[in-house]
Amino acid sequence: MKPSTSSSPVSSPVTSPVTSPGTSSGPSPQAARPRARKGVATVCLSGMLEDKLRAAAAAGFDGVEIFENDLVVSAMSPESVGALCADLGLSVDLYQPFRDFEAVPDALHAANLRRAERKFDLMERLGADTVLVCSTLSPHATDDDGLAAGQLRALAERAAARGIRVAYEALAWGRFVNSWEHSWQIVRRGDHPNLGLCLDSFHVLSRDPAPTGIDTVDADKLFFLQLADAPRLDMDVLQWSRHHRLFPGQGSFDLPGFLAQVLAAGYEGPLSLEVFNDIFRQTDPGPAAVDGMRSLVALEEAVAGIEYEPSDGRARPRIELAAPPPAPELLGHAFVELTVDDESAPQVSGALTALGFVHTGRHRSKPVELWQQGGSNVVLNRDDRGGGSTGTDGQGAAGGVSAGAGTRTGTGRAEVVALAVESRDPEQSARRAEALLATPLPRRRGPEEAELTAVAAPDGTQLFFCPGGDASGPDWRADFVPTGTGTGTDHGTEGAVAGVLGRIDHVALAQPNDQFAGSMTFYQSVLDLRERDFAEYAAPFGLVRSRTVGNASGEVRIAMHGALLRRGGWAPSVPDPEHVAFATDDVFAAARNARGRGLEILPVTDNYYDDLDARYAPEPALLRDMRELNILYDRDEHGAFFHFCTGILGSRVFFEVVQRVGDYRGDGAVNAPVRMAAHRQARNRTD
Ligand SMILES: O=C(O)c1ccc(O)c(O)c1
Ligand SMILES: [Mg+2]
Repeated sequence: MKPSTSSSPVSSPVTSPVTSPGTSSGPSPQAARPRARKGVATVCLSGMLEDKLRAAAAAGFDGVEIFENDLVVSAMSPESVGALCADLGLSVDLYQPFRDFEAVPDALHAANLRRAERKFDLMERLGADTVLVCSTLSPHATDDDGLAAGQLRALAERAAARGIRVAYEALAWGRFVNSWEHSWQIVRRGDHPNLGLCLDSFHVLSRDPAPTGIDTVDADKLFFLQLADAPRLDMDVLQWSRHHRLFPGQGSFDLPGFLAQVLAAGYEGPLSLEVFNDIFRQTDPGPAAVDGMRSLVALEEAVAGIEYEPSDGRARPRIELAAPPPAPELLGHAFVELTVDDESAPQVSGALTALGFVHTGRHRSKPVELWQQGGSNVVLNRDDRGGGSTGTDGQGAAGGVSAGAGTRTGTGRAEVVALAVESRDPEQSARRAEALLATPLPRRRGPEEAELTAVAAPDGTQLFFCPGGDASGPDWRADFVPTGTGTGTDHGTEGAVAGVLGRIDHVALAQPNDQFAGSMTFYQSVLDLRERDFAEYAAPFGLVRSRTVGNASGEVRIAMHGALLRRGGWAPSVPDPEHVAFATDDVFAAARNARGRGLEILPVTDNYYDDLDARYAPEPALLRDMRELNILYDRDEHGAFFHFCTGILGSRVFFEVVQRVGDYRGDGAVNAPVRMAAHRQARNRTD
């Protein structure tokens, strides 16, 4: 696993410039609006209360929801929690939850009011002015809206005396009240200025993926907004909510549509993340809070992109949403950089040579080589610190990968340390990345070295932005002195080396399970990529999940994969391999050429080809060629996919050659178990 990089604190997330009202009279649609405040519930994060608060502040949140249990278990007094929040620049936006209050017999109601008064005392000490009351699950409650409304009104009356507001939230599994519409009816019926609604996207969207009418709620009754995404799962809704919530953009809920409605109603309060997730609860709260903040900025950007016509009945949001610089178009992968050592370098360069690559350039000042073929550029970096080829200090490459028992083939270090994409505007790509909380990488520029803009991804991978198309900017290839072996031109190593392989098709990065969602959010939001493929498959040593994200043209694709659980002790402790896939128009010629140059293509079992025959009945000659050359196959409704792999090179990389036929969307994930078993088998042979 690569070391994760800490992200820089962000004190003021980017918002679009507030333009002056201009010369026209009357209110301008561009009139200054307050910026949307961002919040996070302490329940989203791991650690003691103070760890959570510090992480929230460092990630740039404006406020927090204090979850009752986080306070109950804390040794800090409510006053000192409030003081710490103030020191950290956080407002205490909500105290939550207050449970099982409404629609109970009188005696219990009196006890509930007493319980509430003690919580109001606590909130005064804490400095919190809004309490969340979630719809009751009490066995003593009755199905009586009038009683519920009356008791909530009595609560609001007591709260008002303390300057406190009561935000009523319908839990999706509430005993009698489980829809936002029902909670809104009760709030209206309760009719008290200190009684309003808390809307939680999970409770609303888990029941109805496309709710309507939220924009008709009175703005002054929308007391609080909690945001969470989730995958669509067919399961008990309480379990779904308590274990599987995700940050916005990481699941399948339409959060932009939901938030747009809430804002159209005139909501001006905080946008607050409330995500119960088993993994986030257990990971370092610092990076987790940054992931949450990044997802919120991306959500605000998505909502800001929704057009509001004066005639469509929807009001523009009253608050100013984050507006990172738009993502410039990406034209493809510029290069991939692998770190190698003395042991792995000959394996990696041997495989590249067999695949038809040519070592065309040597870095001016570092032990770094450029290998090229037909638009694919691979940089091999032997710098111990790694990441040194392109002007950074190489934090991403620090720390070795330990290859465990059973990896007789290639124990030398080899892994992907950097990805470079071609952007129509590299400077803007970098500004966008920073607005989305990417850590800028310091540049270590030597004489005559291109100063590329780069940021660190949460998984430690360095992400470079290179000029593409007619964008001006430094040419990273100028850092390399031609070796004379390529068809280099005056511009050093710019000329393509002709061969059967074309451009880089995709790069696959291994992700530990606890980093998976965060990495997805990072690559998707920073590079403006969309999900192109999702798969879960049973590999020999456990379940593997893979997701591919790409741009609209398909020229940039990043595949992420990882085991769902830490490997069992008995399984080989090999790090998940990463790979670089090169595109070709003739996979059979590519395989024959590579074999002719001595490459041992990863052997595929006979059973696989028998199964292919059964499933697809390919032409016998085609099947024979695939079998002979160890070429794997997949297809979807848009096209077909042929591919083959090398063995594992060094500790954890391999190369793949792929041919897309038609508009095939995936990247052969269905064959991953076959490939993983084959890699394992190949290792056994050399044990
Ligand atoms: O799962 C719960 O109990 C719970 C508590 C408070 C909330 O705001 C919520 O959405 C769920
Ligand atoms: Mg909630």
